Amino acid sequence: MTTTPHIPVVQLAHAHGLPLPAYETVGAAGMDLRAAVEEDAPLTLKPGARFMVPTGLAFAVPQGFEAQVRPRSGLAAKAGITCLNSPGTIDSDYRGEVKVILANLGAEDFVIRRGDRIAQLVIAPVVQAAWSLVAALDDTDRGAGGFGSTGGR
Ligand SMILES: O=c1ccn([C@H]2C[C@H](O)[C@@H](COP(=O)(O)OP(=O)(O)OP(=O)(O)O)O2)c(=O)[nH]1
Ligand SMILES: [Mg+2]
Repeated sequence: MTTTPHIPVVQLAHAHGLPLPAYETVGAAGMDLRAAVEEDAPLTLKPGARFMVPTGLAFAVPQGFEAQVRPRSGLAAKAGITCLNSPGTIDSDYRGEVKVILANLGAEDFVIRRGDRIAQLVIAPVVQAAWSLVAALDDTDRGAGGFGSTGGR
């Protein structure tokens, strides 16, 4: 069992009163992110539109980890709502408010109200790699084949 990374988090004024993102089940990979829009000012995402939805959260991901902002499958399947830059990358040195770039690929208006669970946050380990500049690469069976080179379906 690995130790649980602890993430310092600030709940900004416009998120006061909202629950912090939480794992909804014991085995959940993601914590659901909630929209920190004003109670009396819901957002309407028109078909084809995108919007940076505030979460009202600023947090410091420990070095060696990243946070990924991913879509929720229910919203995608039912309403065509996705994160445009999926998966969004939250760097460990980012200290600003985390926002969710939601896009409406569906055919209907989509209304976002305060506290709606609009996306999910996955904390994952990352490594930073270094380049070794070489003149040529080793041979492999695949070589430069790709993009369907092994056949379709
Ligand atoms: O869905 C997202 C993606 C990013 N960010 C924040 C945290 C992240 O650390 C920062 C930069 O993200 P990214 O590197 O993806 O954007 P960029 O266009 O490369 O901007 P920058 O030049 O600031 O790195 O923006 C979010 O709040 N939500
Ligand atoms: Mg960047």
